[in-house]
Amino acid sequence: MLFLITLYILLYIYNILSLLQHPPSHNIIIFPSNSLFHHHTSFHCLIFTFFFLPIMFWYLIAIIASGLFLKILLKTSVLQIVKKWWRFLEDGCYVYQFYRVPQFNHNMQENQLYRKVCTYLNSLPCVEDSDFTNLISGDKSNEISLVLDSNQIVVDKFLGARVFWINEKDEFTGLKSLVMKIRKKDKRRILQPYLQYIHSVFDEIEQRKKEVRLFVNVDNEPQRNGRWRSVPFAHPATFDTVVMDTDLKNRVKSDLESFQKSKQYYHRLGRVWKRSYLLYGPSGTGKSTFIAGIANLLNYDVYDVDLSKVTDDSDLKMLLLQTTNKSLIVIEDLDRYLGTKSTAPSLSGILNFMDGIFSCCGEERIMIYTINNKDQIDPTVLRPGRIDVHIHFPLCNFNSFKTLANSHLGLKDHKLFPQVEEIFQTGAALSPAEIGEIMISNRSSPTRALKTVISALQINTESRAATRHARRLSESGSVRAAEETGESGIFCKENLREFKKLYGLLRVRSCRKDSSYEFDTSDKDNSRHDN
Ligand SMILES: Nc1ncnc2c1ncn2[C@@H]1O[C@H](COP(=O)(O)OP(=O)(O)OP(=O)(O)O)[C@@H](O)[C@H]1O
Ligand SMILES: [Mg+2]
Repeated sequence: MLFLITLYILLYIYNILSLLQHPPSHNIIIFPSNSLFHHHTSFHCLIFTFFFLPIMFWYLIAIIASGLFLKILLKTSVLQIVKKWWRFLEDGCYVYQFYRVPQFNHNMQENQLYRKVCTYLNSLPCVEDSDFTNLISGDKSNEISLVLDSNQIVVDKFLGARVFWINEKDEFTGLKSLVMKIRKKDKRRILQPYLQYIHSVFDEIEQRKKEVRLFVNVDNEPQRNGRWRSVPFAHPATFDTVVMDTDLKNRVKSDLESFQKSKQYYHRLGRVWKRSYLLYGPSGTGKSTFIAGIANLLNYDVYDVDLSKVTDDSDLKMLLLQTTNKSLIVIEDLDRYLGTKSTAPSLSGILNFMDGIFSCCGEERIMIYTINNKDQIDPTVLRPGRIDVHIHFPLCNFNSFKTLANSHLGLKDHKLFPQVEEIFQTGAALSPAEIGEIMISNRSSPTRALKTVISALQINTESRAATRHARRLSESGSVRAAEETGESGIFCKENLREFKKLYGLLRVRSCRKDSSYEFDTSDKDNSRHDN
């Protein structure tokens, strides 16, 4: 309609202009597509004045009025009132079923379902839409939670059905209850899954709120109550801060997340709901840091089993039985215990522990073992089922170096990067811990940090060459000759000394008795040079 009116006006203006430019020798008006329209000017004027002008006028009035009306609807409570009327009308058309969830049962014990539903409802975004909501400070300092007030209604949606919750409070007794109202026709379809859904959301919320704790096993003393001692777990590592192959990291993350959701699956298979990870790689490659990242990702408590404090197999069994659900059970440096014959828990005790047969009463546990070298481990320990996922933590390559440079020094690129890449290609390898330490100590000067990394990598290459050389000598039986000349030994010691100098940084002065620390002078020289 608007388009037609606009078109008509444009044509009319065009006509007037044409008339002004070419005074009519005849009274035919040429329209843009002149073969279509041939009309008299006066006729057009009449139609325009008495037909289209009034229509346009009322049309404009209608637009303005509806705009104003919409504004009033949105800015005032009229829309809410209209919604309420509409709901009232709808309510009249359906038959509803009501369910009451009282805060206390008949023996005045707290009804756990009430607590769960309350937590669930308060987590819904639509709580904000209720007429009255309480603002309560949360557990964390800057957290504010919305809590539904008495006699408020919340409308939830589940599997296409609408579920109404009314927060009722008895005026005389002061007892609270939540009343669920659903259409009778939806009742059979949604009630059971909806209640289960509330349970799972509640569990998730509780898990997120929970303070993660680190448990360590203490010596087995009879007077002590329980074997675990705990402290709040405050490790800052997250999945994002651990430097490792992005694809691998994402795969581990999705593996962990799918494990969390697999309760039914494990039960169906008749398996203990646990998953075992083996983290293996040289020292300082981030295995322990990764465990902290997992704990922070899942909000699971960490049980760090110190096998040296375990007296025998039954003690190990007791320790496992005293762990809780939703926890990480960690044995660091497992290879160290398996390597020594004299460990208190026997190999079969450790294998049973790994199989999780003691944890028959617990669920949702993640077992993590760390070792430095997989080759020296008995293959039965690593068989599938005992260890589900093997994750390798390698020494730094150029890619992980770049990630470290970005996170530690804020460097995306640098003129020294090609040189670093070249050294990595020669086979030089340092652990992320070593490179990270150099970067942290030299963070005030990224160039100095990179130069130090390059020197450290060069020294590492030379040491490797020296070690290879020494090995060759020993294999050829001439090791004694080498020892006499001190060839390999001196070389390694020298390198080691230089390497230590590069770190830097903090060196114990042997001449001081109080073991105080001071900055290495070479570092000061460096910094002067760099600035
Ligand atoms: N991949 C990495 N990503 C981020 N930081 C790392 C990484 N590897 C090592 N680090 C840093 O190096 C230090 C030592 O790392 P971590 O203790 O996790 O190594 P590890 O593999 O457990 O060594 P070990 O085998 O000796 O126990 C930590 O401070 C950590 O921040
Ligand atoms: Mg470690």
